[in-house]
Amino acid sequence: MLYTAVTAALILDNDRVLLAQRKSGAQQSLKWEFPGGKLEAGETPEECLAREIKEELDIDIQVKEIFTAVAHSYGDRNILLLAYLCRRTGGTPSPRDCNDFQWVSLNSLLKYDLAEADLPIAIKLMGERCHHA
Ligand SMILES: Nc1nc2c([nH]c(=O)n2[C@H]2C[C@H](O)[C@@H](COP(=O)(O)OP(=O)(O)OP(=O)(O)O)O2)c(=O)[nH]1
Ligand SMILES: [Mg+2]
Repeated sequence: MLYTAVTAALILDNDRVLLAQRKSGAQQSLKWEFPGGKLEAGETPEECLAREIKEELDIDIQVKEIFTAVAHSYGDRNILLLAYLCRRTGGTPSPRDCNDFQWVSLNSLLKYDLAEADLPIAIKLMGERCHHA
């Protein structure tokens, strides 16, 4: 089965990161994730992220570098999750196309019911933070 390319934004503000809660009824219903979405035809990951974050949370971001890539199988679906370090450049988040959002401190990340594919990303993010602290 092909792996679908999905982008995820790690929007950092000091020691906090912006998590979004997926809508009920959708895949991974009500799980928390790093917001983003599927790549569309002709779009770069950076363009995809800027579009998705505007659609889902109504904020503007600057996409910096790739942080990690995770290939994950949900059994019926395979995703290649591309996680980028990002910074909010404008706007105040509002849950436009997600159920909820929350700025979460890195040491509280694992208290959230994260989508399975996000666990390695969360763990790496927490590790890097310790390293630089
Ligand atoms: N954006 C995003 N998707 C994730 C994460 N973790 C994770 O398992 N996924 C899965 C959930 C979905 O099965 C898949 C695609 O994400 P999506 O539903 O956000 O795609 P999209 O925004 O383009 O929405 P749609 O047009 O398909 O409705 O990736 C994550 O951290 N961020
Ligand atoms: Mg999405």
